[in-house]
Amino acid sequence: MSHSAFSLSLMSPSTPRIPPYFLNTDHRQRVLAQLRSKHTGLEKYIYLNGLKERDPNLFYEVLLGNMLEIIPILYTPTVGDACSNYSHIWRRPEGLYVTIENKGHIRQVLRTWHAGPAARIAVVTDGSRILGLGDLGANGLPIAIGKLDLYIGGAGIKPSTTLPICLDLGTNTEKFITDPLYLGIRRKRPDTAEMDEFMNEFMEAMKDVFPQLVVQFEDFSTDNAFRYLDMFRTKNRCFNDDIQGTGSVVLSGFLNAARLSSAAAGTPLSDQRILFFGAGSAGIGVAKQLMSFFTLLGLGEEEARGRIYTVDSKGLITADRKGLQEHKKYFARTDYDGPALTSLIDIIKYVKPTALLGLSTIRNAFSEEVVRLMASINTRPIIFPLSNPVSLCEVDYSDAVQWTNGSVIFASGSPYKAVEFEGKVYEPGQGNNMYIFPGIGMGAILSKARHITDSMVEQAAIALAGSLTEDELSSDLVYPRLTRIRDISAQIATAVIRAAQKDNVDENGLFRNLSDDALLEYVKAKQWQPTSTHSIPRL
Ligand SMILES: NC(=O)C1=CN([C@@H]2O[C@H](COP(=O)(O)OP(=O)(O)OC[C@H]3O[C@@H](n4cnc5c(N)ncnc54)[C@H](OP(=O)(O)O)[C@@H]3O)[C@@H](O)[C@H]2O)C=CC1
Ligand SMILES: CC(=O)C(=O)O
Ligand SMILES: [Mg+2]
Repeated sequence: MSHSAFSLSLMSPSTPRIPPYFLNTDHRQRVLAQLRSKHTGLEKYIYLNGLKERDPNLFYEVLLGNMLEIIPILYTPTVGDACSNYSHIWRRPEGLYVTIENKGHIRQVLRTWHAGPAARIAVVTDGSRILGLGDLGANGLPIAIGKLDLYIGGAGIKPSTTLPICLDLGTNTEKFITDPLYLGIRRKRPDTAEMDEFMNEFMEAMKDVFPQLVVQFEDFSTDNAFRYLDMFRTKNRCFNDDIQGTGSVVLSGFLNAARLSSAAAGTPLSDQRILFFGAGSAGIGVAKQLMSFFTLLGLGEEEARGRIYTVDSKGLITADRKGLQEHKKYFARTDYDGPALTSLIDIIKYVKPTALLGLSTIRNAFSEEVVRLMASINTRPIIFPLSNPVSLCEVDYSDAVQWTNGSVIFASGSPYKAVEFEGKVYEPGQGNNMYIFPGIGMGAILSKARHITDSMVEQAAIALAGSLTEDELSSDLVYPRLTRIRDISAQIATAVIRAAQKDNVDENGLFRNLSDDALLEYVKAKQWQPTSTHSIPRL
C-alpha cells in the first residue's frame, strides 16, 4: 500500500491517525530503541510482553530478528525475575490457571480457553521448582509463557495454538502466602494423594478438551516430575522438559564435547567419565540420557552406568546411604566403601572425571580450585554449569576460560557472552533445553504421535549434535549458534517424526512415503511466520 493510500484509508473521524510519515520509518528499530532505553531486565520483560499483547506479529518479527538480545529477556535469566515478581508486575491475563479448587470440574475450566480445541502445545507448570528459584506457586506462569515464545520463535508453532498453564495448587513459600498482592491460592501444597487425584483429573480433561495437544511438563519439583512423567507418558501425548528435554540437549552437546576432549587427550571416546554435581530431576534426567552416549559406542548397560557418578547435597551418592530417594538409586555407587566423600575436590580426585556437569543450583560451586583440578587431569576438561538462572550458575564463563588457560569445553544453562583471553576470542555454548523442546513438540504435533518415546528424544539429540555447520565445528562449538534455531528445530522435528514412525506411534501416516529432504521441506513450510512486514502498529 502506498503511503498516501494508507493515510486516506484511515481518514474516518473516529479513528486515531497514524503519523503521516510513519511508513517511511522502520518501526522495528523504534521498538528496539524503546526496549534498549529500559534500565532493568524486568522493565524490558514488561515492555516486550506489552508489545506482544498490542501487536503479536510485530513482537515475533522483532524476536526473530534479534534472538540473541531478546531470548535472554523472555527466557532465562530474566524470566526468573519475572516469575519471582509476577504477582507485582501482573498486567493482564496471559494464560490459564487451574486451581486445586477446580477439582471435580476441571473440564469446564479448560473449556474456557479462548482458542478452544485448536490448542496443539501446552506448557504446564505447578510452579513448585521454577528454574533453580524454588517454589514460586502461582507466580510460575511466565516460565510457561517464555517456553511457548520459544516454540513460536524457535520452531514456528502458530501462536494461537499455544497454551500456557499454571496449576495453582498452593505454595510452601511462606512469603507469598503473606504477600497481599499474591495472585494464587493461599494454602500449603496438597499431599501426594490429593495432588495425584488432581493430576489424574487434569490430564484426562486435557485429553478430552484438547484432543490434539502435546503436553510439556515444566518445573515440577523433582519427585513429582518423575512421578507424573511415569504416570502419564503412555496415557497422554506428553514429556517432561526438565528430565527429557534437558537430557536430550546435554547428550547432544556432550556428543560434540567428548569428540573434542577425547581427540585432545588421544583417548577413546568410551573412556569418558562423567561427574554430575546435582542429582535432581535435571541431573538424573541427564545422567539417564547420557547412558546412550556409551551404549551408542557399544558399551553394555552396566559398563555405561559405571561411567557415571552422581553427587547431591550430602556428597557422592553411594548405594549404602540410608533413606536414598528412589530417583537416586540407579546411579548410586556400589563400588565405593570408604568414608563418605563430601567435598567436590575429594570426589574429583577419586573419580578423575573427564566431564563435570552442574545441575545443583549452587552459585560458584565450581570454584577456582575445582576448575584448576579438572584442567590438571584433562587436556580439555568438559565443564557444563547448567543451573539456571545465571545467578545460580556453578561457574562464570570468563573464570572457566581463565582458570583452564582456554582449554575448557564449556556450556552453561543461561547465556554468556564470548570472552577474550590472551588475544583469542572464546565462544561459550548454551546447554539449554530450548534447543530441543521446540523441535520435539513440532515433530510430535506434525506426526500426531500418540506418545513421545525415548527414541524420539534420543533422535532429537543426535539431530541437534549433527546440525553444526563447518564454521561452527571449526570454532570448536558444541551447540549450533542460536540464530539458526528455526532451521535446527526443523531438522530436529524431522528426526523426531522419523523416530515416531519407527516406533509406530505416529497417527499421521502421510509422511511415511516422503524422502528425508522432502519431509524437512514439509516441516519448514509448516513453520508459522509473522506477517508484520511493514510493521504497522495496531490502533
Ligand atoms: N540447562 C538446562 O536446560 C536446565 C537446567 N536446569 C537447572 O538445573 C537445576 C536443578 O534442577 P532440578 O534438578 O530440577 O532441581 P533439584 O532441586 O531437584 O536438584 C538439585 C540437586 O542439587 C543438589 N544440591 C543442592 N545443593 C547442593 C550442594 N551444596 N552440593 C551438591 N549438590 C547439591 C540437590 O541435592 P539433594 O538431592 O540432596 O537436595 C539436588 O540433587 C536448576 O537450576 C535448573 O534451572 C533444569 C532443567 C534444564
Ligand atoms: C531450562 C529449564 O527448563 C530450567 O532451568 O528449568
Ligand atoms: Mg525447566
